[in-house]
Amino acid sequence: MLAEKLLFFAGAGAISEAMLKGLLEAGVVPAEQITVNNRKNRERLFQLGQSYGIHISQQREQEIAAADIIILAMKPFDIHQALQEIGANITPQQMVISVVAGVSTETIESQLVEGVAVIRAMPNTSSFVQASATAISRGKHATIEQLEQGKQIFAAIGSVTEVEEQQLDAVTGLSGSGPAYIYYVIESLMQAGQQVGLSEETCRELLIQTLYGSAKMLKVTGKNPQELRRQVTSPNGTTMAGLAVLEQGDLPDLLKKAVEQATRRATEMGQEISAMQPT
Ligand SMILES: NC(=O)C1=CN([C@@H]2O[C@H](COP(=O)(O)OP(=O)(O)OC[C@H]3O[C@@H](n4cnc5c(N)ncnc54)[C@H](OP(=O)(O)O)[C@@H]3O)[C@@H](O)[C@H]2O)C=CC1
Ligand SMILES: O=C(O)[C@@H]1CCC=N1
Repeated sequence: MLAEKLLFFAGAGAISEAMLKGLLEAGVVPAEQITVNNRKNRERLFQLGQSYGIHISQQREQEIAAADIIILAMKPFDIHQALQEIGANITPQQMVISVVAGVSTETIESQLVEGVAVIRAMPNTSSFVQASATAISRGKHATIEQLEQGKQIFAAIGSVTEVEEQQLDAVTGLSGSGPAYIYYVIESLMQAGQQVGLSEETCRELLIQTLYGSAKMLKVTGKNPQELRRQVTSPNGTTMAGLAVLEQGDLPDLLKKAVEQATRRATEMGQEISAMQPT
């Protein structure tokens, strides 16, 4: 039962906050069962403690010993140091969930006591509002039951898709980084709306609802995006005029390159980090 588990977040940044806020709002884990730790920024820990009523780390070794699930949420290049600090304190009775981009379960397992279960997941920052798209896979020591526990955590803060671990870099490039691509488009449309005479506030309100409505249409109707696009596009109308301009550039190619490049970067970081592994 997730409600009885003690969670220890190693990392107190954007994704940890998004996850713990989502989990608390979902009511699946009480605040007193969550401890958050970071490297040195105590002010950040106090801020999280004040905002969410969670424990902020005081005595890391004891807190890790007491935890059922340790969530690794530091930057990829900080993971070796973190595992050197805490890896030896984690036992096979506990379980590790890593959301660190690019870093394989094999790399993580090799710095832990033999037999510790590692689940690797790639959520996104929409965890904050329980709307993450998370993909998940399990390392060699993790059982189906442990994977299910991992899924329960992410299901409380959005959707969960099980994938082969080798697909997680592609997931990172698509939906892990994905919110940033969407925000970039919205930023550009906000500027465009102001250019044609609307106020910033009106643009924001209209665009949020347009984005929300489009996502809801995709989800509720189950139709493919091409079909929904066709429904908006009247012959010789406004949408056709707008889309004709978009087609002068090659948006599909740009997006393809962006996702490929982000995926490649995840793989590259994973390889570099694996090669840096302390012996
Ligand atoms: N942001 C996102 O959209 C997503 C991020 N991720 C992954 O999550 C991870 C964290 O990303 P994000 O939250 O954005 O990063 P942030 O930079 O916001 O936070 C990183 C956190 O890790 C802490 N940290 C560094 N070293 C250690 C250590 N040795 N022990 C404990 N904590 C440590 C930092 O502490 P301090 O500040 O004190 O240095 C900081 O709190 C990354 O690996 C990223 O790939 C996954 C999905 C989405
Ligand atoms: O930018 C990054 O590296 C992380 C991984 C996915 C989203 N943010």
